[in-house]
Amino acid sequence: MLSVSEAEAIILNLVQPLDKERDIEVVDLLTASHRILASPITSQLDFPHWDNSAMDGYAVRYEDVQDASESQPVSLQIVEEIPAGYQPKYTIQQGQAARILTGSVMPPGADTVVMQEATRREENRVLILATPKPQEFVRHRASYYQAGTELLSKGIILNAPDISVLAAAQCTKLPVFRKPVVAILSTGNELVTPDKALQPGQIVDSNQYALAELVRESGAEPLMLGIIKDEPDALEEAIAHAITNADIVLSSGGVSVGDYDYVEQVIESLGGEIHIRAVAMRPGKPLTVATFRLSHGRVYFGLPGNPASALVTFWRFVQPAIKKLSGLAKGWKPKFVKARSRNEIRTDGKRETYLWGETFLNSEGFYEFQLATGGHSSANLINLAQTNSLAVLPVGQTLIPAGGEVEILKQ
Ligand SMILES: Nc1nc2c(c(=O)[nH]1)N[C@H]1C(S)=C(S)[C@@H](COP(=O)(O)OP(=O)(O)OC[C@H]3O[C@@H](n4cnc5c(N)ncnc54)[C@H](O)[C@@H]3O)O[C@H]1N2
Ligand code: MOO
Ligand SMILES: [Mg+2]
Repeated sequence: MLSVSEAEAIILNLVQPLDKERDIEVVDLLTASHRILASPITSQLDFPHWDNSAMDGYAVRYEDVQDASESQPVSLQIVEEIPAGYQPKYTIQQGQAARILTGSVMPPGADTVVMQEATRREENRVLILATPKPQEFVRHRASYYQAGTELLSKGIILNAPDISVLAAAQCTKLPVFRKPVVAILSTGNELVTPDKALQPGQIVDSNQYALAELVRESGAEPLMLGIIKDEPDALEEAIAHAITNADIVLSSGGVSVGDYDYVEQVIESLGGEIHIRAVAMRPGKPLTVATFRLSHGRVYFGLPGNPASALVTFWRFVQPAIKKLSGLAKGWKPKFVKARSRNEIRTDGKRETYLWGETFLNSEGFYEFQLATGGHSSANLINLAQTNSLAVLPVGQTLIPAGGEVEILKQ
């Protein structure tokens, strides 16, 4: 059976990112947050746009004030006041200064700013009481960014600081990758929608809801295809529709060895190539991964039906696949951190094991993991509520004592 990391490598290799020409849309800056940039951004503006002052004070020529001190102040004539938004009119000559405020344009001739606290004002003159450093408190044009060079690179998720940079750079229309479409279908004769009264033997199709939410959280658009009966014809029709209308297809259920588990059979009858049939993990062993020749680069995930298995396989494999597909340049794989386990954790060590719980920062600033109480059966979805992470125990590890270190996959 494939290991989890082998399965991850196969999946990431199958996924092809969206096309940087075909799969883009242009969005307004105000709606660009969390979207992925589809091409690099450059600006025609230098940052700062001009030499300006970092302090409220006086713009001077360094050579005039290089010997200034409290006991031997240098007296300069103030020729101009330069508030924000004002273009200086005078060139500072020997023995002159300009009153300047933070962010204001440096006047020609001046090369240094003396902060107000190191001066004393005497009507239209200023006494400089200390020697500044050459060019002190001047923010030089283009020292933060040079016009025409790359400002933001392709494949990043735009965050609030990025939006601020783009606004300042007057980039208000942005090319971003379209959101990938992820089709979701649930298989099972026993499944009903949550609004239906349950007949004996029926259960609610909770996976459809869980997966739709996880798809949205991953930055993609769910295409909800509902509940499909455990019948090969119905399944074939649904899967054929899904693979032609979505970038990724998720089904849940029907991938084990039961009499009504038709997913693999239907994939093959549709000409699909199955790359993964099982993974050495718990929960999630019967994961099925396939591709179809007709829909290049589209990956089919047959997730196991048990609710915890569907969630765990989504976090471990589908989320990275969506990230790569979305055009994100890096950081596709899940993030693992180390935490101290509050509880003793035991497993049989036969497969890589994922146990859900809550990870939080303790008062010393370290991560602690609290295992969800109740059974860790893959059919138990009740104790998944309010969990935010999975403890990962590698093959062969059967025990983590209370207080021991555990690896955590954090959401
Ligand atoms: N003889 C064997 N039996 C099973 C094996 C095995 O290796 N040999 N593997 C077990 C494991 S592990 C899992 S996981 C399940 C996977 O089963 P399937 O993917 O075939 O799923 P189903 O049989 O359709 O359903 C399993 C279980 O999950 C419930 N379910 C299904 N879909 C949903 C949904 N959309 N929302 C909520 N719950 C759902 C379904 O009612 C069943 O209870 O197989 C084991 N068996
Ligand atoms: O993976 Mo099954 O996924 O152990 O319940
Ligand atoms: Mg089954």
